[in-house]
Amino acid sequence: MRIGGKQKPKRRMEEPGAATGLVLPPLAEFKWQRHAGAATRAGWAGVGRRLPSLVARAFRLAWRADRLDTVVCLVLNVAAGIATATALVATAGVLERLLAAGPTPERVWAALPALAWLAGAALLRGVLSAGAGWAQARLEPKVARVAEIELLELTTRVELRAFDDEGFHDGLHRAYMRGVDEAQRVMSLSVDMLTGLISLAAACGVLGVLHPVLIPLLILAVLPEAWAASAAARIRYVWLLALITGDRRKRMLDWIMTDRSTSAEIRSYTMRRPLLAEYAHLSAHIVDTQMGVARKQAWVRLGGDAAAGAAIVGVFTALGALLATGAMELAVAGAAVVAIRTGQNAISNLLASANRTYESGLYFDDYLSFLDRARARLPAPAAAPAPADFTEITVDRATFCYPGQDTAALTEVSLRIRKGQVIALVGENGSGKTTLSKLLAGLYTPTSGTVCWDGTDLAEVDTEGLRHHIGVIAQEHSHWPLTARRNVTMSSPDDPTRLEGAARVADAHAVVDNLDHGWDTLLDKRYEGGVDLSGGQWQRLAAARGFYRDAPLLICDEPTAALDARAEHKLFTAIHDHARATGSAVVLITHRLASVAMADHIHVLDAGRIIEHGTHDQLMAAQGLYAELYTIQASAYQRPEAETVHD
Ligand SMILES: Nc1ncnc2c1ncn2[C@@H]1O[C@H](COP(=O)(O)OP(=O)(O)OP(=O)(O)O)[C@@H](O)[C@H]1O
Repeated sequence: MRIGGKQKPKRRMEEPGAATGLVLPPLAEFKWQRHAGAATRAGWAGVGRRLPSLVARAFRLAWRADRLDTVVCLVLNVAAGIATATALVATAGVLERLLAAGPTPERVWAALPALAWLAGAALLRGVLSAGAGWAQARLEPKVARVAEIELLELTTRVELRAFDDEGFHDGLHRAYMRGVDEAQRVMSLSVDMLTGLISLAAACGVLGVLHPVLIPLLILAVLPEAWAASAAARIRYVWLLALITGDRRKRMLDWIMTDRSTSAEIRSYTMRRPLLAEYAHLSAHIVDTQMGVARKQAWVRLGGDAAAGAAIVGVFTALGALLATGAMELAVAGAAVVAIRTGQNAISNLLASANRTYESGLYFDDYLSFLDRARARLPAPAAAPAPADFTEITVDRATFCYPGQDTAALTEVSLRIRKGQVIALVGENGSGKTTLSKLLAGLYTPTSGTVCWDGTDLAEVDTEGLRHHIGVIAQEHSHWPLTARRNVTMSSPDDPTRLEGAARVADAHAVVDNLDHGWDTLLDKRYEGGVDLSGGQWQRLAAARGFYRDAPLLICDEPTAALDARAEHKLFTAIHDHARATGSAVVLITHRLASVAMADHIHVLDAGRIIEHGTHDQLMAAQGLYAELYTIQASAYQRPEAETVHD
């Protein structure tokens, strides 16, 4: 150690990746933003062709959301348009009187009735527009609500198989992420277009009455405005498009850095610096893009304003020529200027909202086609009510193929389950156990073959009714953001005695006893007063949920994967006791073969087929796959001889 000399500053340890960030791989477009480019590419002809059907469908939705508000909104907008036309006519009257020959006081007196008329029309237009805006504001959330509820009603009713279909899932995602919001936007933009159209019609009507030559003049004045509006709308979409990639990455980073599920690993793997560096890099890129777009926008705006100014000069020149030749009176020319300005504003609003309706309409279309797709996947109306109980369940040559898969997950599987029996399904990973349990639970219908309760084919009965009579302790159970009580009782009625019983069987009462508010504790840490549980504690609640159903069939798919050895043993014993005590049938899926040995009958699956079945003793004697798996597992618990030999 040097004393008294200058100490070299210590070099700060750079964390790996700190300078450059994570360098995310290129991310494809979010699926719900897939139409982002279409609006920039669409011509006005394409926009015009699609608009009528879009508007019609949006108004059908509005009609379902609230008929009165829809009618009020339309009527008030039309009435406001009529008030605009009236105000324009009154303006012409005022100018005619004011610009007539004679002393000024007399001209002012003569103009007063027309002025009063103008003031009344302007006031009425203001009131009607405010009323129309109010009705529109009331309608928008109602349309969004109807659109969302319709989507959720269908997604919770479609057959479970639909969620294994990539196309369906993709459509759902797009409809939910963008389509629902766009439904209300298409509706309100359609109203804006209607308002623009009515104002334009009012301006045209008034100009036609004042002098026929004024209509072509309006068109001349409006053309540059239309071009500028269209260019401005395109710039807006190009801007959005340019930001999509960066924005997508930024959102992904936002999520990674703020989500609870990633918070521990960000710290364990010291990811903070690379993540922040990537974030800073992206933010800089987004700001650069915005600057470039702002520059382009300024140029287009300048060009648009110059063209509109030139058109106005043209209009004024034409009006001047008409005045000079005596073809038009000064008062008429004055009113024409006002009407032309109104027309210009109307067309600008009309084109901007038409362009935006077109883009929103693409996403709205996604929403509507998803609804059609979901309706096609609703279970067929049940021919018969579901049986409440059974003596025997028969699976007869059931084959099941997941959507989009070439190989069947189950092939010609047959088995029987009697009341009071514990049936075990055993096999290596991917052999088809969970798929078979879902067929038994009425969640999937076999592609061919049948699952019957005492001869009643479950494919023919009301599936929702059937599920009330089946309890499932699922391998991948949900952590419901509800109270502990609701996590067990779910949609069944509250029954404190049954709840205590189910909790005791599943050993969940010990979990709940330790919670501050017992059964009324909220199991979601994201909310005030909420708590989280350990994996094993969640599993005990999931087991209690299965027992609480009190159904004639209980399906337990890997019910002990997260449990400690003592809890596991207790639960398997409880499952067997449950079958004996209640007479229910239990289907047990587990890789813990020591617990399977107690089952009344064991079915061994391999590549989707049952390759052997029998009692534990019969299967061990057969020396097949079961015996092999059992022996491998049992030998893991025996200490190697070498270790037991002492010198
Ligand atoms: N949703 C799905 N879509 C497509 N294929 C699936 C789906 N779920 C399962 N499979 C396939 O079906 C086959 C059977 O899967 P299953 O989950 O029934 O097996 P398992 O015996 O329960 O496996 P494990 O012991 O790992 O839980 C596997 O080949 C699996 O890849």
